Amino acid sequence: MRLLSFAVAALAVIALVVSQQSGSAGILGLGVVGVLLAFATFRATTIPFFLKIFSGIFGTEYVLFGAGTLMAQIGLWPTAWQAVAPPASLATTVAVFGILIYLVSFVPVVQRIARIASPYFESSEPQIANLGPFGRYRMRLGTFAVALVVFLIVLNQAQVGISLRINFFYRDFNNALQEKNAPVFWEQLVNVFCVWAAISVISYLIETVAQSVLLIRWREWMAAEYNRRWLGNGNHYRISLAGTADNPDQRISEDTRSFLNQTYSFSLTLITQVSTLVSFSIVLWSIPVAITVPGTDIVIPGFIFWATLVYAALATWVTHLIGKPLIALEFEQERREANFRFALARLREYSEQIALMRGEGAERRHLSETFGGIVDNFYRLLWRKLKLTTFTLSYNQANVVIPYVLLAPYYFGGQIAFGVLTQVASAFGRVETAMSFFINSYQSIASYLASINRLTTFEQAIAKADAQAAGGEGAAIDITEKPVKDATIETLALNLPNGQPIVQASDLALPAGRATLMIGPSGSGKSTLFRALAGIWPFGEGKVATPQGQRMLVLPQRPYLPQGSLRAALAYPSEPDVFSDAEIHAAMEKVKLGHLTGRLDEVDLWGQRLSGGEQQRLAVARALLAKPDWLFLDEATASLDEKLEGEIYEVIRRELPQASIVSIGHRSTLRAMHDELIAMEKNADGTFSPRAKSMAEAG
Ligand SMILES: Nc1ncnc2c1ncn2[C@@H]1O[C@H](COP(=O)(O)OP(=O)(O)OP(=O)(O)O)[C@@H](O)[C@H]1O
Repeated sequence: MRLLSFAVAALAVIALVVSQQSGSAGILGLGVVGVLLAFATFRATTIPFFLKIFSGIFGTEYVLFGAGTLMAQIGLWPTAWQAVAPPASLATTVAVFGILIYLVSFVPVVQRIARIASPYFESSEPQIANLGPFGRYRMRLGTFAVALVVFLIVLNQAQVGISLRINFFYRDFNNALQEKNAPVFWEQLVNVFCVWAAISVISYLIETVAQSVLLIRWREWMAAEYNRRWLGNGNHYRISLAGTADNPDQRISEDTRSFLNQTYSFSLTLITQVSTLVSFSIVLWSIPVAITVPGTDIVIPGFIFWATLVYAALATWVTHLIGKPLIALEFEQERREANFRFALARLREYSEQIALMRGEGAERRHLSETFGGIVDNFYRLLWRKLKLTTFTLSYNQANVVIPYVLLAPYYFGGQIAFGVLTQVASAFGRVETAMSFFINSYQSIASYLASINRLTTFEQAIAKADAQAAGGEGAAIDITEKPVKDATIETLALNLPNGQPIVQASDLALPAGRATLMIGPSGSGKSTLFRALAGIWPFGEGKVATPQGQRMLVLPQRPYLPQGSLRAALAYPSEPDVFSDAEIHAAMEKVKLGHLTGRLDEVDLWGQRLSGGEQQRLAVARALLAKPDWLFLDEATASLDEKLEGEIYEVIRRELPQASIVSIGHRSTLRAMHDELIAMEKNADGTFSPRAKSMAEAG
């Protein structure tokens, strides 16, 4: 960017010198705007990367177009190409864009957009870019993405040029009609219209492909990145405990999609619209009609341009006034939709429990209440949209006749030809479309802002969870690997998410190589203590020392079975193919699941097919395969009868003789299967403390 800013500055200085010699106001403007652009480009090193791309494009275009203009001015431009010499207004326009990009980088919402959008373009992952007939290239992902955006921006600008050319065709074509000039009519139709219309169609086709590729790749990257960060460090659990971001599924799927589509649409379409606005404004400005200030002789040039500007600015303001409440309403609507989807998904997951309890009535009521919320907000949205649409539709209708009304006196007075009248009507339409871009897209702006909000709060929630995991804010439970034999709780005070203390512990050793049973009243915090030892409970403080380099596995009461085959469920969280068939069969036989060995590769909803006891035995088979150094069982065999539970514990101790085992359980028969005992005892302040006991002491 620094280098580019020097090139811009150099060109601006040359333009200023040339303007002194030639006295051209256009070149002077080019120089002045260039100086400002050089400053903006120099400072642009500090703006987010996504905006830098635009800044870079406009800086480069200024240098290219500006150099062309100056060459034409000092007579260095080839005479054969005189017709296509870039006018000073072109470079000036792109310079204004470059300055605008720098200025909007200070707007908070633009900063938020750019912060979410930038990482994809900065990514340095290697990848293959398949350019079809042009070959396959290895390049950084970010480079490919930037190249695609640059290509699309330049293509969009070229399309504005094409439509400008077609606008001039209208003038000549209609004049030929009015003058009944058949040769010019046919010449214009065949040599001008057909050629430019074909170029226009092809450019739109190329744009569609390039744009779709950019968007799907960008979305793929963002979804993978959010998944990585959301799942990393157990953040998904921390976020759900802290309640800092509801419905993460909606944020990763829906919001990412709409954010990308709209960021693309707003940034590129905006540039196209502003380019259109500037180029066609020049057309409107050059129409030879002017008004005089009433009561004076002062002539205001560019009457039709000013009339269009005031008209559209007024309409934009009114739209903003009517449409503003839509932003909050759209946000609310998305939230309610996500809650409804979540309620349906939960119903599907707990279908058996609901059917057994005949809970369908309660579920129906809950669903209809949740949907009722959608409907309520929908009507509020509808009412607001109706008001907005009434205005935008009337406005769009009026646009068709406004240019004719404005120019009628000049046309009937013979000041302008019919061709000019139609050209103005078409240019007015283009300027209007560009100006009313904001008006017509107000509704999508509202939902866009809602998506930006949700993605920003999601990113903040992930960052907060990351900070907790990394020992930053709120991570007061320090679990460190040390050269110790036993896992030792030095001090530990656990709280509920609302801050209420539940467990106090100090100087408690979980002996290595032994089987320890933890008992205590329901709700005394045994599972919470396990969660804290596993490093996923963030509320509280303390110090825990764990033996170095040892692997820990926790088996909860309700095991999680992932979607897919039984083999995948057994290997989870490892890949399905890390264990041989023989190892898997042996583990299944040991936990008495031999009858399922023939169905290893069957894909099913295993979490709903297997009995509770079978699911618990499957989890034990998982532990036998994974061979952890520490095995924590949180009522992990509670669904088995006492005899089977005893047999399974025997298998665990026989197959994992080196493992240290810590179990939570209520049954007294479990004591015979353990060597040590820890009991949760109630303190005077209502909290519980784990204390080592002898089996006899515990009674
Ligand atoms: N995410 C949470 N939010 C709020 N309260 C929680 C949360 N998780 C646990 N609790 C509360 O913490 C207390 C301890 O729960 P925990 O599951 O640790 O008890 P437990 O001793 O394992 O009980 P049980 O023997 O019944 O399984 C309970 O009162 C429970 O309601």
